[in-house]
Amino acid sequence: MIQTQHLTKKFGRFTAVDKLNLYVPEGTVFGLVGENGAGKTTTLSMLATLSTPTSGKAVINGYDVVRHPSDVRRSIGFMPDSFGVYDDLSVDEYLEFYADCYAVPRAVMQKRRQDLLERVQLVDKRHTYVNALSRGMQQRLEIARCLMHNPPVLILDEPASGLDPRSRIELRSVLKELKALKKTVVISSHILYELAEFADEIGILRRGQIAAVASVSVMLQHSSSQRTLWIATKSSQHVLEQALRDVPEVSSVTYFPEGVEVIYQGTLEEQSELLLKLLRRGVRVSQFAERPTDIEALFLRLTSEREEGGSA
Ligand SMILES: Nc1ncnc2c1ncn2[C@@H]1O[C@H](COP(=O)(O)OP(=O)(O)OP(=O)(O)O)[C@@H](O)[C@H]1O
Repeated sequence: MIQTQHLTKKFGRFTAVDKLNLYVPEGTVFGLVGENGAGKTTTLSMLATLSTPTSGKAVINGYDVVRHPSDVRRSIGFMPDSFGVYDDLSVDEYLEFYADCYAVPRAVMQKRRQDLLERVQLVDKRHTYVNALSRGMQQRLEIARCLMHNPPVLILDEPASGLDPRSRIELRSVLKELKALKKTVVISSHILYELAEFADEIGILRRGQIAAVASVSVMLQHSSSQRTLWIATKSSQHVLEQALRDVPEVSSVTYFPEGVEVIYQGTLEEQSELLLKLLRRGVRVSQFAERPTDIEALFLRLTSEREEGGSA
């Protein structure tokens, strides 16, 4: 479990993290999303005991980060946003070195290392020098390294940063796989959708404060029950209005010179009916396509709906 209360970090007169309250229950994954400079690294550094809070409190696995830093360090695996690797160690040696730092018994170390190398898909690289691995592989190795002492809590600071698209996809599949380990995880990113598959809950950090929190399952429920359709057409707005006027599944329509964007809440079969209806009503459709859900817009809408509704 991770809990912060009014956690604050100031650099001189500048407040980087401002009375932050977070609660991450045991075994759940919390995604901290924020633009550059929002305060993600500063927050995670305090949780990892690398930086002392100016005020407020953070407790990890029952230990206060200021009063019991050694217990906190034993309880966490921390992956910083930038890291160096040891040049002349193989993957196997690298993981063994970290296990030794935590006095993991040899037999336990060997079994765990094998298990972790499988999970991060690096078994065939075990004899490769760490500095010869690609950035994506090094990133996955770092995740394995964080887990060598089997901590209950993982703190991952922007693990996907600097990765090419393919490595990002590989990392996402590794992170999803890690869910089976039931760790309590805080993971940061500046891209919300990257965390949507892995996190249980997502919080948006803005200027050191949590601007909104939403459960990913609620977001996904909404995104699957509602689709955005793009209908490209040269027909006039009047023709379109007539054609869409009595379609109950259409909850919102935005007109553009090249076509119309429709928020649609029906099934896929009903969606094909919509196309037929438009054609029968004389709309000259040149494109009819589903737009990928803008998960950030959905998140903001959901959280603002909730705020307007008055519940937490
Ligand atoms: N040691 C420091 N001294 C002064 N200001 C700092 C220090 N460390 C961070 N800051 C400032 O605190 C703010 C938050 O920085 P932080 O690195 O936590 O943001 P971030 O969300 O992790 O962004 P990024 O994605 O760019 O790493 C920024 O404005 C940064 O310039």
